[in-house]
Amino acid sequence: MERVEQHACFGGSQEVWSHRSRTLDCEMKFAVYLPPQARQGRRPVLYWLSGLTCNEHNFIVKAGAQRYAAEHGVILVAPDTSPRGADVADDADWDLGQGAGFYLNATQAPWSKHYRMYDYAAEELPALIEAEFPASDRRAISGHSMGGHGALTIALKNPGRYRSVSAFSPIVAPSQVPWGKKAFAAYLGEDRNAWREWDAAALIARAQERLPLLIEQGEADEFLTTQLWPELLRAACEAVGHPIDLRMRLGYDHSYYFIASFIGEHVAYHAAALAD
Ligand SMILES: N[C@@H](CCC(=O)N[C@@H](CSC=O)C(=O)NCC(=O)O)C(=O)O
Repeated sequence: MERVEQHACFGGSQEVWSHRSRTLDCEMKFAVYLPPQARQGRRPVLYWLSGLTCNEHNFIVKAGAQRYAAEHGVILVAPDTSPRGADVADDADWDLGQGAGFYLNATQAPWSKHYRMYDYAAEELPALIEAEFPASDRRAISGHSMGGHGALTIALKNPGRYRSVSAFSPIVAPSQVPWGKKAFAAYLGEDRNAWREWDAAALIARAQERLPLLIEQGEADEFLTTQLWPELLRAACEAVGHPIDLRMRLGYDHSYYFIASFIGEHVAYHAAALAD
């Protein structure tokens, strides 16, 4: 494992690390923000999953989350969004292949060789973070758009592993929208039953833990009525009594300006859940 960046930030340290992922069978990068409190002992971790076209940098340079992480003593971890490299399958489109891993385990060639972002984000990365950094096993998870889908599905599939979950502008029902249909057909094949394993709205009914969902959604989001459909998640939650707080924000779009506007509230929400 090699540290490739280090920057002093709000009294703590913003770092980027590179390592060989055995899950993805490629070199991967992730960002980690260590708040000043991490010098004194282990701190809880908020995992952030970014969206389509992103890598480990988008969140750390655009969201402004470090200020709040330093305030609350929370470590931030933001991985890349897919396996990477010249020998890793890719596609000419920006919503498939590298930069578009969809936080699932692909079963179809050529993708199944490297595309196991679910196992990476839910298993390998937390184990590495807890072994190599002053991180406790108190975990929260959040993300944006494709990363919001990742955060919701990973939390729903792993009862007891996360103290809290939230999402900004998530793809809540990928089986039903163009981004998800395209990615799931490529990565998982045409069996729709397999798709439901990676679809938050479909997973809600059989969730084994009623972990509350905090969803932040801009009303002026350019993808709201084509790709996101948060009402589908609200309906699924209401059908089974799963707690959801869907916050519709007038005037906000899909960008990191939206995330930056409300990330402080989300870090505070997770910090409260992560407190001893
Ligand atoms: N083709 C455009 C749009 C891609 C885009 O909007 N990506 C979002 C995530 S969308 C869902 O997962 C994003 O986070 N972009 C990175 C950013 O820093 O804003 C494009 O290539 O930008």
